[in-house]
Amino acid sequence: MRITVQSLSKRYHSGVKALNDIDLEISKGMFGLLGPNGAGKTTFMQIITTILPASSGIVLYDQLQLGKDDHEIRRRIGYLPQYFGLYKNLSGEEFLDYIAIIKGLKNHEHRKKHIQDLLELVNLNDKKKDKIKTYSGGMKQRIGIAQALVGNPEVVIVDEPTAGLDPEERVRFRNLLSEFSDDRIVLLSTHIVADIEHSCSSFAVMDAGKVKFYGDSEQLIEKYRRKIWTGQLSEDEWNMLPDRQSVISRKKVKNGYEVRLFAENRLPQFDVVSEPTLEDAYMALMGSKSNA
Ligand SMILES: Nc1ncnc2c1ncn2[C@@H]1O[C@H](COP(=O)(O)OP(=O)(O)OP(=O)(O)O)[C@@H](O)[C@H]1O
Repeated sequence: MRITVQSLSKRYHSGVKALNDIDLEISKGMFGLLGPNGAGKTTFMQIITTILPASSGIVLYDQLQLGKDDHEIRRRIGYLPQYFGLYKNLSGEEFLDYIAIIKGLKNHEHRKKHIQDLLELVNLNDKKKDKIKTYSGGMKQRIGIAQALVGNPEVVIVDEPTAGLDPEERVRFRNLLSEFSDDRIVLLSTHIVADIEHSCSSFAVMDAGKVKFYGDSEQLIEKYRRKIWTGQLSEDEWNMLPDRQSVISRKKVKNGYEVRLFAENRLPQFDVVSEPTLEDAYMALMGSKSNA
């Protein structure tokens, strides 16, 4: 399975252009969509899951075309939306059974076995009889991903699933996602660089409705190698720094600040960072005015 997106644009009735000429190729494995709030990630996901109509452009799932083959496409997709209304008075098991019935899994025995497998996969077997309203945030996200996996879809689309999880839950949830990305597409949106760094083989960075970068971590880091600098500035020097946009981090130290920034050329008092992190490269990309 491969998802091909060509010149995809979306303008809302309000006039907001949420997507502006998006081109992407997404193939098997875990693919990340990274970008700040408002970048257009949710809009993109709602369009490719057939929920929202595009203004223009083409989306293909192999040969299936969005807008023409929506029924077939829906059968191949599992989706965990950003705001996920759970049936809080159902137990985890009852909820999955309900979703499976909606998805057309008619055979009772098969359905039971499938749900049992999913509960084990997301490690909720011992909580399956408990009501969802008693679940923690992490457990709710896990039952959310289990419902997206009902029917074993070829494509799983998850919108900001790690938002609101504590760091430990986030890592666990990420690992869970990558576990089942071996034989399908898992498309994950996030505004957290670490989510991408540790789990996605390739990703796109979106900003203001555009794709600013498309590739893998190494390629993004390479783009900014020898362009990330670190140095100490006094209070006055800090105040005179011309381009705050390019600052990645600033830490208060004894006589001023320790500053890490992006710049095309060496600045006095700064040393090059020999191994920039993905976070450095992402911040540089978002701070720089030029596109990829
Ligand atoms: N229904 C809508 N009507 C009008 N504008 C909208 C609508 N939904 C989203 N937008 C606007 O479209 C842009 C993209 O929003 P979108 O929710 O797709 O971004 P996002 O990257 O998913 O951000 P977030 O993580 O905050 O959801 C924003 O400017 C947003 O205000």
